[in-house]
Amino acid sequence: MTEQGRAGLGAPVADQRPAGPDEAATADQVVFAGVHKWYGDAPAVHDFNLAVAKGEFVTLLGPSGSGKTTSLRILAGLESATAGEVYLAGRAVTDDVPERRNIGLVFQNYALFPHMTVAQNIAFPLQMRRMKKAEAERQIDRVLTMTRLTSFRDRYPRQLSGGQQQRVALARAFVFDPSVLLMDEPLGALDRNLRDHMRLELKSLQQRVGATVLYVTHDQDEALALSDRIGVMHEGVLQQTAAPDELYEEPVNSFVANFLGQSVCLPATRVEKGEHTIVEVEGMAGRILVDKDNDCSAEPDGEFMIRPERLRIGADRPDASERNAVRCSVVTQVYLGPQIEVHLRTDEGAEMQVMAPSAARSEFAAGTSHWLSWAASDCRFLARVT
Ligand SMILES: Nc1ncnc2c1ncn2[C@@H]1O[C@H](COP(=O)(O)OP(=O)(O)OP(=O)(O)O)[C@@H](O)[C@H]1O
Repeated sequence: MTEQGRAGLGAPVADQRPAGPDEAATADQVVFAGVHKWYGDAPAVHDFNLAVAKGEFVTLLGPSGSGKTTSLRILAGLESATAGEVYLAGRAVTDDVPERRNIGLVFQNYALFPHMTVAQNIAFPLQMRRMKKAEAERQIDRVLTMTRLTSFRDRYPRQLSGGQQQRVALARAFVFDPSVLLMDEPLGALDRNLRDHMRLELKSLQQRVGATVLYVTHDQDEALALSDRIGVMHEGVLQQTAAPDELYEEPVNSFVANFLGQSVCLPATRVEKGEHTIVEVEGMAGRILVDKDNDCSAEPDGEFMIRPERLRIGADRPDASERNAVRCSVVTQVYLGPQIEVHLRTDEGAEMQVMAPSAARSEFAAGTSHWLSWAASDCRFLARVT
């Protein structure tokens, strides 16, 4: 292991699971330990630490260029790490050629061989592994049944729909019983309806066979629907890895809060830290009480954050002392069927949106004044990462 790799083991940035191979070797199917990747003098992945347990579905979620694909390619052996180690089932594979890693790959463009039938496409990885013909036939039948493709076995890819082609790609990845499946935007080329449908199929398939999956997407709905845990990436750095609900409820910084779900994030300054943290928020009068202070730095500057569904609007100022309240007026409202989205501006100029039932839409005409309130326990003070 390189020195930088060793250094990374002691300091997993955001993954709460053990990242070192010694503790993780038996329990974890995949371990990234202090992985760095530089292209020339440009960093693509920085000190990446992640452990994926056997049978777990973990998604790397992040905007374009955040280092998701590079991390996957390093694990597959298609790219070499500048520093750090990767382990599969407790074995260091950093220097192994891709064929020795026993990894199944599924990409957005399926990469099926056009001149081969469905069955021949699926047989390909077994031929590469020189599997005996009778055993190969058994395995092909198994995955054809699993992906509901038995009646399509003699068709060519051009005779299949996009969803069917993607199922062939899945069958081909599952057929040699890989220790881990890596999927890079595998549903990206499908239209919305088919994508939603394939999502369910993929999840149920993964659960049935207990496959370990590392998945890449920039689609947060897809990540939420599929994953046991999600790792949010930004500029090559894994910001936080957690279960979907924890990531939504307990984001560690403003980037995670903004990337997953809607949030109101406003620049804020901490003026007191005690039982409650007290902050001054840009565009809000007075001092705001915050129960959850995630910014560990000594710096007073950070971000005030609250999810819009935790905000209440009403005609009167609430008198409970633990509730924050600011005066605001309606800028406009957007009708969305069962709900309306009310766009508000505080008297001091901060803009935000809240949802309200459509039945109440006459109360929120443009220009009308209201009190916006929320509990101290529902808002956070976060480190600013933009
Ligand atoms: N072969 C390469 N040579 C030089 N730079 C590269 C190479 N591959 C990737 N990069 C750079 O590394 C960074 C991370 O790229 P990567 O493809 O891992 O991001 P990503 O999060 O998967 O993005 P996307 O969602 O667009 O696929 C980007 O800045 C990209 O331009």
